[in-house]
Amino acid sequence: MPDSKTSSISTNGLTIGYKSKAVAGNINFSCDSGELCAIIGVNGIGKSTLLRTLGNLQPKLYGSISINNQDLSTYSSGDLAKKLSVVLTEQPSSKNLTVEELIALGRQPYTNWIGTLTSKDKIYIQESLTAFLLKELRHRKCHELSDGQLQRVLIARAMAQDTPLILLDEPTTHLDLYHKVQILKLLQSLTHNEGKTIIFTTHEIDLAIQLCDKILILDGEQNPFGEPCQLIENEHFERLFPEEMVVFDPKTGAFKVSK
Ligand SMILES: Nc1ncnc2c1ncn2[C@@H]1O[C@H](COP(=O)(O)OP(=O)(O)OP(=O)(O)O)[C@@H](O)[C@H]1O
Repeated sequence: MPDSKTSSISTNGLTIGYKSKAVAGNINFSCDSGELCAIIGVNGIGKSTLLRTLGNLQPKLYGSISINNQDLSTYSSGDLAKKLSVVLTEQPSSKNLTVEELIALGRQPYTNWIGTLTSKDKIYIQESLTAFLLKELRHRKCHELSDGQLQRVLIARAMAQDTPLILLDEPTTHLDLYHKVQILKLLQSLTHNEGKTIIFTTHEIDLAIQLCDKILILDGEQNPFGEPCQLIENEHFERLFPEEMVVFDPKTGAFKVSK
């Protein structure tokens, strides 16, 4: 696999937050090519803030973020657009586009100033439509899609952008179990079959344990990071929620309501 097609991301002593306050510190993790990584933690702990900081959409407070061992802040915006794509909850403005038009926006980092699509760009768009089962919906306006369909379109746009690193904020929110698994399996196949590096935030801890290669637990203190089985062995999931409400069963890798 050529180097330009692979990507690693790592943080060292990272503190994230806003001018008014630091949200989380002591964030240390690294994710390599071919790895699917989830960021989990309780409401308000800083998952979305971390994802936006990794995606260069908001400044870090302290510490460092490196992509391919190069500091994130030293990349030009053009170079970064070819390295990483960020999938956030979509703004209503782009929902007036058709599925195909929205996916075509993924090719912007490669097109000329008037956005002319080359035959190579068109191939990427068609491949993304096919991979995400969207061919029949290609002419549908995005505001006419279900949440699950729109989520697939947004990930397909990131695939068309063809970046080695993809960051997604809660890609499975509002989806039923079948469609949550469908989206996460698509992400897993992009990492394992195409060597992408994918990081996403989620509240689906059980599914993350089953499907991810690595998990970062934002807990406001140690922020443990590692393979799901290591985190289970070290009892990190037990400490995530107050045990009078929910307990973690290490045998099944799932949470249960406390009796
Ligand atoms: N623009 C902002 N300015 C200041 N504080 C903010 C801003 N956006 C979010 N916060 C605060 O930062 C903290 C972390 O928020 P964030 O959205 O990153 O958490 P989260 O873990 O993604 O939460 P959830 O699971 O509820 O989506 C919260 O206390 C939130 O109130």
